[in-house]
Amino acid sequence: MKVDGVAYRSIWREGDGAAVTVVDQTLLPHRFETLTIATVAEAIDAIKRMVVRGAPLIGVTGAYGYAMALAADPSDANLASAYDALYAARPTAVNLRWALDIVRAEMEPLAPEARAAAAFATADRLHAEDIRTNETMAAHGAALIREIWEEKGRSGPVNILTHCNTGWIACVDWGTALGVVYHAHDQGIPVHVYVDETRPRNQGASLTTWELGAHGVPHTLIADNAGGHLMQHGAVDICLVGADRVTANGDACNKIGTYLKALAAHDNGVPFYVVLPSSTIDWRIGDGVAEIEIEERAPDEVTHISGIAGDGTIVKVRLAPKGTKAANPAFDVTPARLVTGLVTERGVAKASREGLVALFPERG
Ligand SMILES: CSC[C@H]1O[C@H](OP(=O)(O)O)[C@H](O)[C@@H]1O
Repeated sequence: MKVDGVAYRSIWREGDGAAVTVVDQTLLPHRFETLTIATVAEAIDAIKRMVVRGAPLIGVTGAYGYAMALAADPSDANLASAYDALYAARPTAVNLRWALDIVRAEMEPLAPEARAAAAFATADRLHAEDIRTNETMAAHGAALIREIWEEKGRSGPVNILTHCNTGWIACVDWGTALGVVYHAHDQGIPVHVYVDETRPRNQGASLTTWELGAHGVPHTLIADNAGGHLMQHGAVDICLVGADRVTANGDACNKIGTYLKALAAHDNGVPFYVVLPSSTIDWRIGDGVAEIEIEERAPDEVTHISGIAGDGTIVKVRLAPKGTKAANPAFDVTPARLVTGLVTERGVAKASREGLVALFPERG
């Protein structure tokens, strides 16, 4: 996507170099800076600190980090230990395991001396696939937006509520739920987005508003707790969210607070769609609430908040009294019964095993 007229991806490799460059998302929206990742340790650190974040981007970053590890030591022992180290970076988004599994499977049969170049080639392929997948998914989702616009008699914008950040900086490009928004907007369908601030990391307030503003998409930032009220008063036509892991039964794990939005949507008859590439489907599990590990992040993400001071410096200030304990589960699980549909690169599926297998028969 474009930043001040310049086209960017969230991560890119300079030629056939052994390093990648990423947008440092911890500084947005106040500063747009990039960071070079040249080692597996730097890749792990970037994922842990959320320099890079978003399930698809975490997966691609993990793949490049794995290639860097094999460039340093292509042995079977390191093939195993680097996998474990990267896998442990963040536990919830299944795209990380998905990407690491692909790289490991393709590297295992190779002679160690062939693994580094091959692993970078695999990571490049996943990088390119993410862009194509998101573009295809966006078209499927935009058809839903068009249907609503037609149902409204093409009067006024389609009002979309979204949670967290699911745009081009959560992926390699385009995004998942925001990719749908961009596609509909670019087709000339009038859209307006209610952007959940998404406490405590504020991906909505800091990242989604920045993305939508850069692309010229009308939007309104709201407190997380305002979404239900807006739905009660008919201000929301559809909810579009992303996912970090969707189970084979259609349960959707996403940023903390998503479940509460789904409950409000269900109570008010607002369609609630999850937009996800198939790399985010965990076919091994069915019950998301029982089986998905929810990342517990640092308490100070809740007790403190970051922002830009009057002198332009980015500062972190305390919100709660010293000594206040805080819990910080980073994700929650929306049961399939609250999900209207799953938008994938192969089309829209009902949130059920049958619905997913209908689009992915190879998984039946
Ligand atoms: C397109 S997936 C984006 C997904 O990832 C976010 O989590 P995080 O910012 O912690 O990486 C959030 O759950 C989004 O829906």
